[in-house]
Amino acid sequence: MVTIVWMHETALEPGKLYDLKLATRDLAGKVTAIDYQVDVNTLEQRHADHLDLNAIACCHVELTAPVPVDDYRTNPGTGSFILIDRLTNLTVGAGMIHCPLESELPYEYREHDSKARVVWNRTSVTQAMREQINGHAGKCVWFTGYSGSGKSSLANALEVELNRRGYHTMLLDGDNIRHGLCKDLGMSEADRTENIRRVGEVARLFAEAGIIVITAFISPFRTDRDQARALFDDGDFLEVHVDIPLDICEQRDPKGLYQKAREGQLDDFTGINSPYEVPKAAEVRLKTTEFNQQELLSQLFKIVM
Ligand SMILES: Nc1ncnc2c1ncn2[C@@H]1O[C@H](COP(=O)(O)OS(=O)(=O)O)[C@@H](OP(=O)(O)O)[C@H]1O
Ligand SMILES: Nc1ncnc2c1ncn2[C@@H]1O[C@H](COP(=O)(O)OP(=O)(O)O)[C@@H](O)[C@H]1O
Repeated sequence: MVTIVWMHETALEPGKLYDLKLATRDLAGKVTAIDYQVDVNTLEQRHADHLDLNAIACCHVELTAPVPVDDYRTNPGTGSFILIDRLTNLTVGAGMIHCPLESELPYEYREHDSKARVVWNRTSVTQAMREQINGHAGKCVWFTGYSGSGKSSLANALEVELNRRGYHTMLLDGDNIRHGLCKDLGMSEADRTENIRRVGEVARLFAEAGIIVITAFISPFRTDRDQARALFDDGDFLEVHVDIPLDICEQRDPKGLYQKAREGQLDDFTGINSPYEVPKAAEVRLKTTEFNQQELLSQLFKIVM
């Protein structure tokens, strides 16, 4: 895209060949299209099929040979040219070249390990703008613990409390997410890792929407939890370890799964025949056998809000 100032009484005609002088290079080229002419008094843009004396217009130019050019704003020497009439040898116009600067592109290149060739599309509405409308920051409260430890109950109670106080929330619960987004995954180590990777990504999207997202997954592996954490800014990921001895979970056994695992009918059951790696630096450690739910909630609130 170039801006052309026409400096001759004989109008510029799209398609007509002109000589072009660009820095030290002599070339030939033509205007292939006039996007719009600018009214110098009102700055209004209007259609034009030719350019009269003193007209200024945004045009597309095609050269007969390839030549490196720059944006006029960054390098005027190689970002501008003059147009010369081939018969009279008179200078008839001047042009300035516009290459979109990197910061003006609608996308940027980011490092990624996607299997597809992708760019990062910039969005005009930012997380900060969404948070401003919501009236609070987006973040993730990540519950982890054995099956039966009380993750779902506490996550639900926390969401009720936040919701009552007018916060925008979303609860992602292990059992539920495995009905849809992760229905293709089982309980092998690799599948659990993929489960937590997907949940971490979804949680981040909710946080970007300015929502307080609460997740309740066993998430037994430390590296998986750390990878989810790494998706968030410092302070926006709060790991909550629902800390309770395995034998109490087994006594509770609300779904009868521990019994099935003990009887050898369930493979890879956390705590029985699949490991649980205790968090080393969780933001919150809830000793659920020592406090009632109200006390646990107020401990949570102190850290989360
Ligand atoms: N083998 C095995 N081990 C553990 N849990 C099992 C298993 N099979 C099914 N379930 C049920 O699945 C729920 C755990 O799913 P999660 O997505 O939270 O697991 S993980 O984070 O991917 O490890 C878990 O829910 P919670 O009891 O709420 O934790 C169980 O209901
Ligand atoms: N603090 C608690 N004290 C006693 N029982 C609890 C407590 N929290 C949860 N429970 C009970 O333990 C069982 C498992 O709770 P749940 O929230 O489903 O755990 P998880 O999501 O970790 O599997 C349920 O029967 C629930 O009623």
